[in-house]
Parts: sequence; structure tokens; C-alpha cells
Amino acid sequence: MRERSGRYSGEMCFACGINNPIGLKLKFREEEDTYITNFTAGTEHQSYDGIVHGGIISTLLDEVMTGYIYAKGYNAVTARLDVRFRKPTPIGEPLKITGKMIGQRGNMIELSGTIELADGTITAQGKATVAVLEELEQ
Ligand SMILES: CCCCCCCCCC(=O)SCCNC(=O)CCNC(=O)[C@H](O)C(C)(C)COP(=O)(O)OP(=O)(O)OC[C@H]1O[C@@H](n2cnc3c(N)ncnc32)[C@H](O)[C@@H]1OP(=O)(O)O
Repeated sequence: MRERSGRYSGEMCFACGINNPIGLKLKFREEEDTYITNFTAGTEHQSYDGIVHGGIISTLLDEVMTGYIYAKGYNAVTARLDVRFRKPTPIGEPLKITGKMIGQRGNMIELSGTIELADGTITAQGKATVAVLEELEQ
């Protein structure tokens, strides 16, 4: 797994950048074939009172899916992102966000993602098509 450092470190990335003062500063790990991050949203991330903004939910899913391909050593961009908002996602509760590869067609990789509460309730699901541009230099 590639550390998020070097040429493509994305230090100002809104989702994972360590130097973005308003960023989410997500940290990731891989367990078996799943990429995982944890996040607890605050009032600054809400839309309606108490509910995480759909754009933030989409960002979390985008990052866990495309970020997985980056972590595997490829420069890649999200070509398509579909989000299903199944239930309101609450602020102030720990969220587990996971991504998995589910298929590949040429340089396009398909992934799925979920946002889950501590009790296992899935509040949002994503699907992404990620375009691999090049293998990253080591
Ligand atoms: C620091 C570490 C951080 C790592 C984590 C980052 C996570 C966040 C990731 C992002 O959010 S990246 C930002 C959002 N994404 C972008 O800005 C991508 C912008 N789009 C592009 O750069 C290009 O459109 C893209 C590279 C995706 C594709 O361009 P191409 O010139 O290679 O393809 P083109 O559009 O000409 O399409 C050619 C064929 O590719 C295929 N294709 C293109 N887009 C597709 C798609 N969305 N789904 C499926 N197939 C697709 C399809 O076969 C298509 O044929 P058709 O035109 O006949 O349909």
C-alpha cells in the first residue's frame, strides 16, 4: 500500500490532506480487500440540523473508493460517482466508511463503498468508476 506522501501527496486534498485547514483529514487503512476510514461529522458538516450534508457523504465515498486505487500505486481520477442516500447520516456519531473493488474494464475500475454506523446500519452506498491514468513513480 502506498503512503500518501511524495509527488502525489495531495497535502491540500479536502478529504485527506494533512495541510488543508478546513479539510476532513481522513486517515486510511487496508484490511483484507477493503479500504477503510473513520470519521465523525460535526455541525460544520451538516445540512438540515443533525444530518450530514450529502456533499460530505459523497466526498467520503469518493475518497474511500478512488483513494484505494491511488493507494495501490496508480494515479487515478473518479470518472463517475453514484450515491444512494439510504437513511439520514447523523452528525456526532462515529462513521465507518469502506471501499472495495468489484470489477475492471480496461483502465476503468469499478468500486463500491458504504457508510456505516456503529450498530451496523448502512446510511449510504456508493458506486464509482475510476479511470487509471498511469502507474505512479515509486
Ligand atoms: C493524494 C491522494 C488522493 C487520492 C484520492 C483522490 C480521491 C478523489 C478523486 C477525485 O474526486 S478526482 C476529481 C474528479 N474527477 C475528475 O476530475 C475527472 C475528470 N475527467 C477526466 O479526467 C476524464 O473524463 C477521464 C480521465 C475520466 C476520461 O477521459 P478519457 O479522455 O480517457 O476518456 P473519454 O472521455 O474520451 O472517453 C473514452 C472512453 O472511456 C470510457 N469512459 C469515459 N468515462 C467513463 C465513465 N465515466 N464510465 C465508464 N466509461 C467511461 C468510455 O468507454 C469512453 O467511450 P465513449 O465516449 O464511447 O463512451
